[in-house]
Amino acid sequence: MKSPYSTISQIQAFFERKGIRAQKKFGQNFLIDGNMVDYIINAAKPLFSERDITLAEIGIGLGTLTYPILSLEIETDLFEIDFAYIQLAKEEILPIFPKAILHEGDALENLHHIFPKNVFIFGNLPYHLTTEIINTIMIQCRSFQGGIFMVQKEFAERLVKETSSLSVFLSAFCEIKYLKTVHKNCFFPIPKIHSALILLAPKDPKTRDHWTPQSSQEVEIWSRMLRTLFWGKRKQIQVSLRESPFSEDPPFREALGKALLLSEIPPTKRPEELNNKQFLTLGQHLLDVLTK
Ligand SMILES: C[S@@+](CC[C@H](N)C(=O)[O-])C[C@H]1O[C@@H](n2cnc3c(N)ncnc32)[C@H](O)[C@@H]1O
Repeated sequence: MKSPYSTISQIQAFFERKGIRAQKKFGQNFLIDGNMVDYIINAAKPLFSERDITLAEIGIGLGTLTYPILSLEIETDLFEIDFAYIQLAKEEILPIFPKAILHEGDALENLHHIFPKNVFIFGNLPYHLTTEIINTIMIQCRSFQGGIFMVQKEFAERLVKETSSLSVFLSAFCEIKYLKTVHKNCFFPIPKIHSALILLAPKDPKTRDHWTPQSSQEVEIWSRMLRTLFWGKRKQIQVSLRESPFSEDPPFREALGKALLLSEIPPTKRPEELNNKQFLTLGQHLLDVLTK
């Protein structure tokens, strides 16, 4: 089923009727391209392998994605901050889709509702929130089943092509795939830049190289290790180890030094020169050293 507000004229009529307009502060550029909506749903469907899977959509707006998602008739948690679209959901969406659960307010404060679920997540997110929301999901959703997110094109390209603190951090939790570039004309109002769809797929626990931090304490160590190594642009690891504010506590610095030796990573290397596997090995050794 399609949202009744998925074309420019339908959206403009809705805005006029309610006396509202798209709010920049909430990153409101609504998807209006039906082919892209179909693409997202078709890319996601084959990934719903778990029998007790639930879905979630962060930032429902005018429901362009929400209607087709809810038409799958799977329990779905919806998140929205703007009163206009909360009201729209209550009046027009919830009455026809009994499997929808609406969480009103800032998604970052409400995401805990899905932490324990086997959840697949859709998000055409406000760009300024993308990193924080994806990080929170990776850290907290222990049964994350995957997600498709609309992000800035440049952000997506950097995530898949470059070695950065964020790309390595995420590599312990999921595989990241660049699905498709989305032209800025697919949105209303038209944003300044193009977007892209990325797929975050959970790592297969059966693969030999699989490693993921298990507890929140382990996640914190993994994150601290990366913040230390990526401190300062293009610095050698030995320099960051000595000077980064994240390595100030001497036992941590000593442990990271030992882990580097055990992982056979030369301290003269720059973090950008390492691959994800080397970082994961380093993370494992660091945990071993710290918990001995
Ligand atoms: C880019 S629009 C996408 C809307 C719709 N999903 C679509 O594809 O057309 C982002 C949506 O996220 C909502 N939003 C912004 N900040 C939010 C937050 N912190 N928590 C929940 N929703 C938020 C906005 O109000 C808006 O509806």
